[in-house]
Amino acid sequence: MFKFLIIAPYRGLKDLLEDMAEELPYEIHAEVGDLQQGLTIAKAAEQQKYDVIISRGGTAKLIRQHVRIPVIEIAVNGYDILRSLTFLKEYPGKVGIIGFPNIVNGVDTIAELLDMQVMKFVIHHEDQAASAVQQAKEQGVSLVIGDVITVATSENYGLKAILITSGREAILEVLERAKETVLSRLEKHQEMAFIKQLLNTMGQGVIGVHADGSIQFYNQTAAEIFGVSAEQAVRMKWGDFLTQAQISLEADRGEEFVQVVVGKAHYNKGLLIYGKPMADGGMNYTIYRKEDIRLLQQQFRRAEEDRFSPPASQFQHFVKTDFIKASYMDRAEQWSELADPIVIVGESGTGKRSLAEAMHNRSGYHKGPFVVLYADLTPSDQLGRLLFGSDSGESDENALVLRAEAGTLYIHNIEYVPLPSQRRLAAMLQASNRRGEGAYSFTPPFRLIVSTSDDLEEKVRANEFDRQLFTLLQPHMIHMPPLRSFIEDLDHLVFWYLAEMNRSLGKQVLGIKPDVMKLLKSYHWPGNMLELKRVLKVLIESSDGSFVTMQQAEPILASIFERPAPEGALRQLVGKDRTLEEIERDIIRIVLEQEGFNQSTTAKRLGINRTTLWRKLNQE
Ligand SMILES: Nc1ncnc2c1ncn2[C@@H]1O[C@H](COP(=O)(O)OP(=O)(O)OP(=O)(O)O)[C@@H](O)[C@H]1O
Repeated sequence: MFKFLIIAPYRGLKDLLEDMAEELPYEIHAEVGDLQQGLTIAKAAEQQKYDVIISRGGTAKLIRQHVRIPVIEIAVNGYDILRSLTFLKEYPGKVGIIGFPNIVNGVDTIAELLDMQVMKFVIHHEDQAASAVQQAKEQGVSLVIGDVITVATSENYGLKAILITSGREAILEVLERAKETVLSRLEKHQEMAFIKQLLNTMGQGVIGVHADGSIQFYNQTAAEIFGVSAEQAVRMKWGDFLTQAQISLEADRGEEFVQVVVGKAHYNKGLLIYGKPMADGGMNYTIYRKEDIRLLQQQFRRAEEDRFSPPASQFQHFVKTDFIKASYMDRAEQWSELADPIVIVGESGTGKRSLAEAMHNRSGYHKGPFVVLYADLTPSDQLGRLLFGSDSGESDENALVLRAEAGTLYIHNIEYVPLPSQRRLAAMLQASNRRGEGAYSFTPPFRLIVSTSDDLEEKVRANEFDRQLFTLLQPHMIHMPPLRSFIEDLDHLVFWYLAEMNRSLGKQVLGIKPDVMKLLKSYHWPGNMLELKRVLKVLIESSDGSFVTMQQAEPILASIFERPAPEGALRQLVGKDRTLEEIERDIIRIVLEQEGFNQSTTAKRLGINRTTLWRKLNQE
């Protein structure tokens, strides 16, 4: 049976409750106590396992602030006001009601029904009671009705006052609410007990720290690891717990971080604590043992990879002119869902990687990772190990063919992969081909998409590319044409890029003047779409008006199109407000464009290695 304590701010309420208690299915105990007095009673009752405390007005509010048991407030309702006003109907003087909005606002209707005049004085805080009483007095009110606090204040100021008492209806209503509160708390407790059970079955230690810094959850595994029982740990301050369990944490990485336990007692256990901030300001710590750590590291690395190279491209992001659709886009869309390997052939910057990403996102492998290997940027003696792992014969989780499992492995410029690795790749693909029955049961562990700017057939003939791998790739070959071969589509492409860049760069460029367009069309675009994108970006960024004019475009295009630069070009490049990084980026871009977007020769000319160049390009 539920056990309720009622702290009545006035005597009559206690009497009424005791009257009613016998018919009610609860264990009810009532005491009289207003404000501080009520609080003292409530505090003493904390030890007596009451489910709920019920009180009224300011006393209820005060108790709620200081006691852990839930406090339910008796609301003054329409019946209570009706009773009080009916009682005052024949009163000859001016009547005023003073109180919180919930009491005062319902008065109008009832007063109108009773054909009575009642002046209203709303207060929002108890401190306002005194000035409200004074105001009422000044306006000729000779009798006040209100709550305990207003009645007491009115009497202090020499005004007659009548308390709006709570009737049976208000009591029944508050008891109902108290019952619901207990039931919902019970439900929450059961839920919590279930979660605790669940946590106790976990192999990792789990410690939940509340926003106030005290431990709220603590599972069995944590107890085993640290030798501190749940009874001791729960409610302990996190800092105190760390001291007691001899843990010192380091490597705090801010928002989401890994912390390593280096405490003496645990030094050899190889423990690792992973902390994750919770939305409510608390922290959730997971404690991993040595054997779990490898798994965790793998997860972190995966997450990191995904963060750095999310396959963002989707088919709907591409501009599709009739030419683009017919020459490769339709086919690429169709082949997306196949498991077969794909080879994308095209010059630098035509969009090979973006297309591979879009195909991955449209494929059955889209939930898996999109692992990228830039074969041309990786030293060739390391490529085999990177792809298949160390030669020790043991399975190496760092091998890209394993990391790409259930996802896509994209190898950029496959012709840079040495022949033995090409053979191994071909053998792997063939093995998955044979695994099933019949020609249509090709189920490789990952989807392979490769790109090349070379003529692979030619390379096979010259014994520079593995024939087997070529045979596997050849049926699904996509040729991405160079931009100069469909230059008549430039207006269309520019239109879409302008729209996209206006949005991302916060510009309002409506178009490019015809003479500038003509110049753009006369260029041979060795860096293809990527180069077009970069050039447009520079033009749009430097534009202040609605159109890109020749006057503004000339110096920019001159440097790109290898025309003699006008005098101010260097000054513009160095610019007054430009940072060294920005200047460096532009120089790299210019040299890259001059070198036909060939990264090797660009790196050589700039005196940096290809990896550094690649990094700098990707910082853009
Ligand atoms: N039809 C198209 N519509 C819009 N953008 C396109 C289209 N084709 C290509 N692009 C864009 O051009 C850029 C090409 O870059 P991407 O890195 O994909 O080319 P790539 O061929 O892999 O280059 P590289 O071989 O030099 O690494 C991407 O930003 C891509 O979104």
